[in-house]
Amino acid sequence: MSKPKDTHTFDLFGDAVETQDAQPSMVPAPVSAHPALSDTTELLTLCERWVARGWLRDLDRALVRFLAAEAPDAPALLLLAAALASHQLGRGHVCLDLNATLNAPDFALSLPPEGDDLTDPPPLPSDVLATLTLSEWQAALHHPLLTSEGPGNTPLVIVTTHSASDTRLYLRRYWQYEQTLHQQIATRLEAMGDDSQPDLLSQALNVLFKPSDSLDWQKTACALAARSRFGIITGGPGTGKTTTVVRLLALLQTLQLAHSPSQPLRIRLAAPTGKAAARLNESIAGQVSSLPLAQLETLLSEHSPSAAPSEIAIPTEVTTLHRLLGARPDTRHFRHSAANPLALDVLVIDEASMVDIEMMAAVLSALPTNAQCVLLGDKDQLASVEAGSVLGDLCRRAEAAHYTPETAQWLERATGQPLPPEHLDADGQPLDQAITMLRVSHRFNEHSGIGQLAQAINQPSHAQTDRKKQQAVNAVLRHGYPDLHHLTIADDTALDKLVIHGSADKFLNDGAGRTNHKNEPIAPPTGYRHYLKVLNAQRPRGESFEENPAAYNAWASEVLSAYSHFQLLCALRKGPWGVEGLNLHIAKTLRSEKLLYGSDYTLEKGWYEGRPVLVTQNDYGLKLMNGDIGITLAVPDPRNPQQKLLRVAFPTSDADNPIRWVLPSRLHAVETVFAMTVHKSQGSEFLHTALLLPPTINPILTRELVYTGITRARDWLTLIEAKRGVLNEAVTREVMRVSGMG
Ligand SMILES: Nc1ncnc2c1ncn2[C@@H]1O[C@H](COP(=O)(O)OP(=O)(O)OP(=O)(O)O)[C@@H](O)[C@H]1O
Repeated sequence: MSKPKDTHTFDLFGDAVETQDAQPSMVPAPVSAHPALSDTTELLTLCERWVARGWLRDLDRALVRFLAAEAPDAPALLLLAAALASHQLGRGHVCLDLNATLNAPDFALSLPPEGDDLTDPPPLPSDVLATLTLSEWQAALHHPLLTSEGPGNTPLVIVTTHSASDTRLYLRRYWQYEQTLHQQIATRLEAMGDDSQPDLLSQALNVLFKPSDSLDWQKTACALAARSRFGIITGGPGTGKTTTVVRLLALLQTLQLAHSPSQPLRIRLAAPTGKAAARLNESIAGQVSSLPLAQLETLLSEHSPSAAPSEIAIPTEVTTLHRLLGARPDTRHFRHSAANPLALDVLVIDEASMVDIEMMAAVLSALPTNAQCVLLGDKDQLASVEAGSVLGDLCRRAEAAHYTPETAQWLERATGQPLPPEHLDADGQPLDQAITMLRVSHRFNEHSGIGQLAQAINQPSHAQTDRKKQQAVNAVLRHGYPDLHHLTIADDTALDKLVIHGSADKFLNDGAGRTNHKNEPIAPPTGYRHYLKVLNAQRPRGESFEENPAAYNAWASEVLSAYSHFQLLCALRKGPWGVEGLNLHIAKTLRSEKLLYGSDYTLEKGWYEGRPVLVTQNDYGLKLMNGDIGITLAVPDPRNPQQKLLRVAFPTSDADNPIRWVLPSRLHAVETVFAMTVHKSQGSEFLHTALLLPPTINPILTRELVYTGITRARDWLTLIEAKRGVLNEAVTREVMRVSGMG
């Protein structure tokens, strides 16, 4: 595979010279190649300078050193590609796309968005790669010890597809994850479900879904997901993913019991974070109680009159993926794997957009061959912080659908609904047949600004010109919806008023008199004063924590529930418009309103009553999961009841023990959460969400980020622009994740 390096060098430079000869007058003065492209020592020095600036990670440089030690004759160009491939993993990409890197070299490193104005900056990737051609780089990638084009033991894998211009370099582990996903999904798609009970299938679907004049995508989703061992149900907020999956579980259980009455399916439900698991837990419990199980049981007994009556049981407990797989501290390996598969028949994974490629590969590998896997999620949300955008990649064709005539016929038999011709495609792929996109929001109707804004922002760029999309977004903002307030900050007081009071006066009728889609009243929007008032007003008096833990638990539950009424979200971590600056600013503002107490130092670095904290790492000892939110509360000290002790209250899913009380000194991975990044807010929902966009555009500000932020709002949304126009720019920029999926 690998040719002598010199031959390539000669050939390639020969090509370049030919071009120059052909058009001498058009060619600028030759730029000499950067020495790091040909000299490993120069490359290591350059990497060191990039690391010192924070443009590259130490880990990426360590990889280059390791590879150079393993193969001293490896071309510097290969080592440079390896450094960049490794760096992409920290930025969500599964691999390095060589061509894309040459087209936009400065995107390959983590350059500060606001520029680097320190003296003596290192050369930019665009300077270093200025003279490099794709074919030159491709040729330098081949080395018997370091790279191969598929299975093997080399640390790097080269994948060239479609045309020679599409070359990607992977770290082997990530290439392997992609292979595992491809294989697992393909195998499960091959095994179409048991089609032996078509009548029961359509009868059960008719029990579960009311007749509808228009195409009921939820019924379609249910039927398709029941048909194969791998299925995806995607849709925006409130489109009924949970409603559908609960019906799907009832359907699957009915079909199973008709077949094997004494062997109900073992069903497990999981989500990537504790917060997402708790939210699904709550909504599933509500949905299961409204299932027509008695009717399904009657259907079953009519279908198999001789069998003993079966009871259809649907689980409501949702666990995190880490717990499901049996995470072990200090290792990336899980207790369950292909060698020790999970004991289940059906696995539902909610909020699948947040699952990175490594976790998805681990879960699918740990599933028994015959088990069924259903992914639920919103394909348009931000992808996982870690590498991979598995759900988004798998759902690239979900909008158009691409159902084959065979699928359409099968669906019509099962659901009684013909599919519209625009969703049919004789060349549809097997994966297309297993995906359904839910298209109608039942939570946000045409009178909801949150829903309308989400829809306008979410149009992919190819569907509309950027200008049209911006016009659509601006039209929603100008329209004046009862649940949407657009704020451009002129001074700090507007922001302060919002975070303290919620600025209900900026909404129609001061936010009074609204009802939700179930006709239940919606409370007016609030800010952080609300939970701090609850904290003070409902504090148990007269009894100690030990004497009456139930009273303290009830108090903490009220405070936590009040906290979930409002959340400020922002895009950045650093700077005055990032989490760090805003947290301190808000704490001081609340102190000036006498809602919080503490010195500047305490508010910035210490613990104080009322401090809301976000857990940033799973802690199995404390039973806390990344994403959990707790509130710091002062309780009487048992040794001296006149004194108070601070404890942090976290909600649990255990009704008998609803609060986990943790001493602040035991919490190592937490941060104040008056402001939360949109990334961290995924899987959560707040009654009033305020999304703050910083004054300058930044690579992190994309359509996906804005969409994810605004769809965290359940009843009220305040969209804050620190400077007018940032929203318009952000909504036309899309996250491009590089991978070989989809
Ligand atoms: N077909 C329907 N007809 C009427 N109401 C529905 C229908 N489907 C779902 N709903 C209601 O819409 C709301 C949202 O549904 P559900 O929670 O299933 O959506 P989701 O897509 O899971 O939402 P989320 O954005 O929270 O993930 C629920 O109150 C549900 O009862």
